[in-house]
Amino acid sequence: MSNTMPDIANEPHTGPNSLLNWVGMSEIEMPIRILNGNGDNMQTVGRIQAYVNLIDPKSKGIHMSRLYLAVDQMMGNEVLNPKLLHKIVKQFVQTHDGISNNAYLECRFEYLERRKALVSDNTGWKGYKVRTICVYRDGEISTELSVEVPYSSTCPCSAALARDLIQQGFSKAFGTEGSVSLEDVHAWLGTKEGISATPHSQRSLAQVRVKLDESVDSLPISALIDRIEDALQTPVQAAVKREDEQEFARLNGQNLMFCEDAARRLHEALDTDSTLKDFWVRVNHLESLHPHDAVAIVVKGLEDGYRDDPREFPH
Ligand SMILES: Nc1nc2c(ncn2[C@@H]2O[C@H](COP(=O)(O)OP(=O)(O)OP(=O)(O)O)[C@@H](O)[C@H]2O)c(=O)[nH]1
Repeated sequence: MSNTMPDIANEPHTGPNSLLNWVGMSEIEMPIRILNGNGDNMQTVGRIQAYVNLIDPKSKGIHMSRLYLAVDQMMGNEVLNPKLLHKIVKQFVQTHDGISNNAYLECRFEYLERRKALVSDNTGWKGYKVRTICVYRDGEISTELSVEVPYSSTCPCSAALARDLIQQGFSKAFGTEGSVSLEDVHAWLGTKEGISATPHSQRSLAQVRVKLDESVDSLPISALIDRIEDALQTPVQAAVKREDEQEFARLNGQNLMFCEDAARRLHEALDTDSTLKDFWVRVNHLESLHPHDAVAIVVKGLEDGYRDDPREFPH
């Protein structure tokens, strides 16, 4: 049947005939199978971009359906991991013999994971935005994993200013000379007048891109999230009882952070992971003091590695 149908892709191409860097499809909707941190098989909705280059000036175009079917058949049957991504980009090129020699595959999806509460025995779901990019270029494959991790940051400057006001309040309440009763001070500290000022905190977002070493055979999504959250200490919480909220307050007080501090913490934490060939970090503090955000960007610092591009990765 299909042999009788016209196929303009096979007709000689006339008109402007430049070579093209990437041709393909974006926003392909696809179920993705993924292993969570406990090794459980989960399914999530993926958004895919699939491209090959066009290196034959006489070719009318690429074969979109071959890219689509490769993604559907392979992702439909296997858990998403670096080997699967490699297989798919290689197939993109193999099915475009003579017209393409490079391939690009991007998958964006929500990674749902149960996370323990800080103190209580509860657990709650957190969804992290994840992206993988696998590029086959000049016969070489590179795989990138990106994740967005929300956290809380309390301003160290604001904390110092609040402490100053609390000290002023103390002087006003108890004077500056003589002795005071321990009991009175203890009671005063428990009043609104005692803690008369609070530092401002903000919902913050760490955006992290890492280049995976070729030897890595599963996507280290949970491990990367853990590393980021351990470094920052103040990830946002899903299930929260009062004891969890109090621990969160303590952690915020013990981890006062400018965006510079957060970026430096992440640089140190990622730099010690040998499975990460390279990394790029952008931290965004969605200020509650300002209508704008405080942002810091840092890369591992390899000569031929990630550049200090400040652009957020798209989601
Ligand atoms: N190349 C290309 N195809 C497009 C575009 N927009 C829609 N398509 C359609 O994608 C469909 C699939 O193209 P192919 O993969 O060549 O389909 P096919 O010829 O049936 O498949 P093969 O026999 O494997 O080549 C065609 O119907 C095209 O019209 C476009 O901008 N570029």
